[in-house]
Amino acid sequence: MGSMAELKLPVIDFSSRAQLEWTAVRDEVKRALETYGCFETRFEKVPVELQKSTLGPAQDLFDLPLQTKLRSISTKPYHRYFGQCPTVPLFKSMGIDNADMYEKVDRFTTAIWPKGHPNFSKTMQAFSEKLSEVDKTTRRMISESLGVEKYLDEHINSSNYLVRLLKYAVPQATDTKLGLTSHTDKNFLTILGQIEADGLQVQSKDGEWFNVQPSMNSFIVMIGDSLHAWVNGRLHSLHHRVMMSGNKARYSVGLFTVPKCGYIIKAPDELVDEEHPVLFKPFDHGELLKFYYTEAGQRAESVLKTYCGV
Ligand SMILES: O=C(O)CCC(=O)C(=O)O
Ligand SMILES: [Fe+2]
Repeated sequence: MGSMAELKLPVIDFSSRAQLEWTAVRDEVKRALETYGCFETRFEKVPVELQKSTLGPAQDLFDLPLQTKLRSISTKPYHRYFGQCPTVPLFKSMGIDNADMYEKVDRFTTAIWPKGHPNFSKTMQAFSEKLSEVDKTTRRMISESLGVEKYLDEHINSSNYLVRLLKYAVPQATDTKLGLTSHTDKNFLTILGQIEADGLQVQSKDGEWFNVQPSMNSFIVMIGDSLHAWVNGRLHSLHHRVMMSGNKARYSVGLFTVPKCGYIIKAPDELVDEEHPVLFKPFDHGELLKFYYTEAGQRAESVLKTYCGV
């Protein structure tokens, strides 16, 4: 493989322009999500500070001894400390549930730092709250452009916000350069910032891999399998991975919109017709994840199709 091309993802401005030219921006969002499954977003000057503000807390967290990190409270794999995995030895992550709510973040923080770490709680909550607005705007645009906005409130109420801090160690000479294996996200929507060091790669629909190099003042918004299924396949859920290069540890941060357990994901009738036959049986995201962690799930080329494809 020669040197990898860089994909110029559409950059969509979510600041005041989105309000003034709502319909135009909405159409850009829809087109980007149909074509790539993702786009780069900017909104005023906030992203630089917002992204940078999470580096200190991320370093504080990952520098802690393993035993301390394991005190994180959730039982779900993505929602707690994850590391030391033989297939992705460079990768570590920590998830904080309901991160847009201060008390919830602070409960997490106190489990890790019994004496408290107010800056950690404040920063992560502010980050999540700001990005949850981007999530809601994106979902509003998607549902309007597909003519299913009457389900928007239900959709928004059926999900929680999970924030995840990720760290990738510098690969040693003998290590793989692979930071994170190719995958599609299983949730509704993911908003990613590369705080320190690039490395995110996305796969185009025709199978080619591209580097994405968002600037510090933008985030990547991408569709996960649960939203792909909800829109009956009209928007693409893309494969992506992380490849390390250089000699700097990589930090990234993401807001993951996760469907609540028990909420049944089913495409609205409006999105099913002769031209668009139903693609997936109704499913619960929690069950999809359980399947993903089984051996068959790990082997499946498309977890979603194998689990609930029609
Ligand atoms: O670290 C990144 O940029 C990507 C992380 C990612 O794809 C994930 O956690 O699902
Ligand atoms: Fe991902």
